[in-house]
Amino acid sequence: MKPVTVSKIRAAKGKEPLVCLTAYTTPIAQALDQSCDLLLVGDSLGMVVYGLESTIPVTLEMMIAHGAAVSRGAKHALVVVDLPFGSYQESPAQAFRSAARILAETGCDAVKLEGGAVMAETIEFLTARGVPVLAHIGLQPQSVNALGGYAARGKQAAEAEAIVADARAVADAGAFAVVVEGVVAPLAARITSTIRVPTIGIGASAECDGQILVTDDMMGMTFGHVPKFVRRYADVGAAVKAAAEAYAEDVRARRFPAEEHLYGATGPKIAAG
Ligand SMILES: Nc1nc(=O)c2c([nH]1)NC[C@@H]1CN(c3ccc(C(=O)N[C@@H](CCC(=O)O)C(=O)O)cc3)CN21
Ligand SMILES: CC(C)C(=O)C(=O)O
Ligand SMILES: [Mg+2]
Repeated sequence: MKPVTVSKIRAAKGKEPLVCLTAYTTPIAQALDQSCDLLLVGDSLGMVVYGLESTIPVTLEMMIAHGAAVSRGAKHALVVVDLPFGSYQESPAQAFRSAARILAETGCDAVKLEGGAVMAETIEFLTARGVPVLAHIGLQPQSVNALGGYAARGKQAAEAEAIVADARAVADAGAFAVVVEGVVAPLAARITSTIRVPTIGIGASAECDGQILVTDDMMGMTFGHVPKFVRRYADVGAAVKAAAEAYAEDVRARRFPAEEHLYGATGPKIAAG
């Protein structure tokens, strides 16, 4: 399969639904690559991989390390890396410096940033200078301190209007697609029919042009509260626990290692005792 490009994602609007998942490591990228159009190195890695309380403490260095790992594993899917909190909100120039480091040091295809109308100027600045941008509107996890939680957005009419205006602003600014998070179905439908670039939903109904989930959620590798919008396609967490238990029993019973795991005695003799 030919590699996915930003123009292919853009052109998918109104055709095939876009299949997107997060990836943080090379082996997971290799496993997901052929099934997906887009792999997102999400700043959710702070919570999913590092056990942080939110995505706020995630650094540019963390995103670059994981972005490079995913780029090495992806031969087909478009690789997009999240700009972390504090690396782009100050000014378009700051955003460009951070995005340029991400593109140069990871080999990824594009960056994602959170924000609607307030980020339009920044999105225009980046896209005009060769940085493809995936926008992210609706529920914005990097604003959890301002919002006080991860509740769905746009249930009130005024907030819904503001989110539609955000969608217009980021699309007009040149975003090649827009992640729409945590909005009610009628609003997702309205946004999707309003803008000419694809919407990629998470907790935003099947009205979007594509879907994304945190891979660890959908494969059952996150513990504790799992958001309502997640469907579990595997129970990897249970498989890992069972493997650890079986290994522990074998080691304690001296059943592992067995004969087939031993190196032959062809090397220099090591005296016993
Ligand atoms: N594992 C994981 N999955 C995600 O989808 C995800 C992350 N982490 N971290 C970054 C953001 C944060 N997101 C989140 C986090 C929590 C909820 C959540 O618990 N929602 C509740 C409703 C909350 C409320 O109404 O106040 C739910 O039960 O769905 C939703 C999205 C989405 N992203
Ligand atoms: C949930 C997706 C869209 C994201 O931004 C992330 O994984 O960080
Ligand atoms: Mg994110």
